[in-house]
Amino acid sequence: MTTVVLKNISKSFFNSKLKKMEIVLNNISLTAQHGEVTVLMGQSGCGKSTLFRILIGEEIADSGCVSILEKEVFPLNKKNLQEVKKKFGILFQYGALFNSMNVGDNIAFPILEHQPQLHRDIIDIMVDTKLRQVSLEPEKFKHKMPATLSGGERKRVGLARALALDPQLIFYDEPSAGLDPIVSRTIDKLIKNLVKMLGIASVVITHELDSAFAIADRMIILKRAVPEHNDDWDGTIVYEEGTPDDLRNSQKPYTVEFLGEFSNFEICKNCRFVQQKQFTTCEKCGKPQSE
Ligand SMILES: Nc1ncnc2c1ncn2[C@@H]1O[C@H](COP(=O)(O)OP(=O)(O)OP(=O)(O)O)[C@@H](O)[C@H]1O
Repeated sequence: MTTVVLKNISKSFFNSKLKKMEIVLNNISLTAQHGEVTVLMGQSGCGKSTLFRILIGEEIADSGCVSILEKEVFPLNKKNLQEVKKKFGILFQYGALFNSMNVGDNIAFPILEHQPQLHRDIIDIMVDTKLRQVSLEPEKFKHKMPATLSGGERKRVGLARALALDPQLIFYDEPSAGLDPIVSRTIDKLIKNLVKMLGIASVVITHELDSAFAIADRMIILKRAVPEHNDDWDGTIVYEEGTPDDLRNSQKPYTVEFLGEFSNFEICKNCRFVQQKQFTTCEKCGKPQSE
């Protein structure tokens, strides 16, 4: 099932420095499938966040169509958007937790918003379940305040909140941002496990190549097109898409440039040590790569 369909999306903003409209997204079309992790990648400033905001219905495109979970939400259809919003979760870059509420109340918030009639005991059980899904012990974490959490714990709580309404789709904005490589690896594993366990679709925006290769079933490379002889920007296009292997083996010039050394190297599934492609045993941690 195709969970997200973007067709010919374009978006321009007024550039106050150049005093004119500037195309940011130029005719972007892409899809994301149920049960897969789709990763959108692109250099800084290419419009990833703009695209993310359009996907979650917080920014209005100038033209094109967006369908989510088989409902058209753009051109704006408020009824469909409201309905679809209950069926997708969002993990924002820094978790976007309410700092004045404890962890349990943060996770309970979307449940109460959509099902205010539910008894508090039921909500508590749901909160505990969501915390366990992100590998946090409810007894230890639900009374903590966000300010006392580590970066990785904040992300997990943000993810538990994104899971609160049993979504069919989760959007992730830079899930590894601000995390050290070890914590980032645990978040990557969690993203993969949730797709496997719950069969949901995930759309991830990132510029972290190692994370992208660790989690993606499909990758989409965005490219900012800049004409040679002036400062204008023609807007970002979808340059190439495919499986991680397709892109690793790609001969297209920008893909090779963007992925750089990753075209010839592979990451250990266990310790993320980067080494020559198709290695059988990791030269750092010694783990075989077959499973
Ligand atoms: N509301 C806005 N008004 C004017 N320009 C905007 C607006 N939002 C984004 N832009 C411009 O659009 C371009 C793309 O920005 P965006 O934040 O989407 O890129 P990005 O790929 O997410 O960047 P990064 O990886 O650095 O976060 C930038 O030049 C930015 O200045």
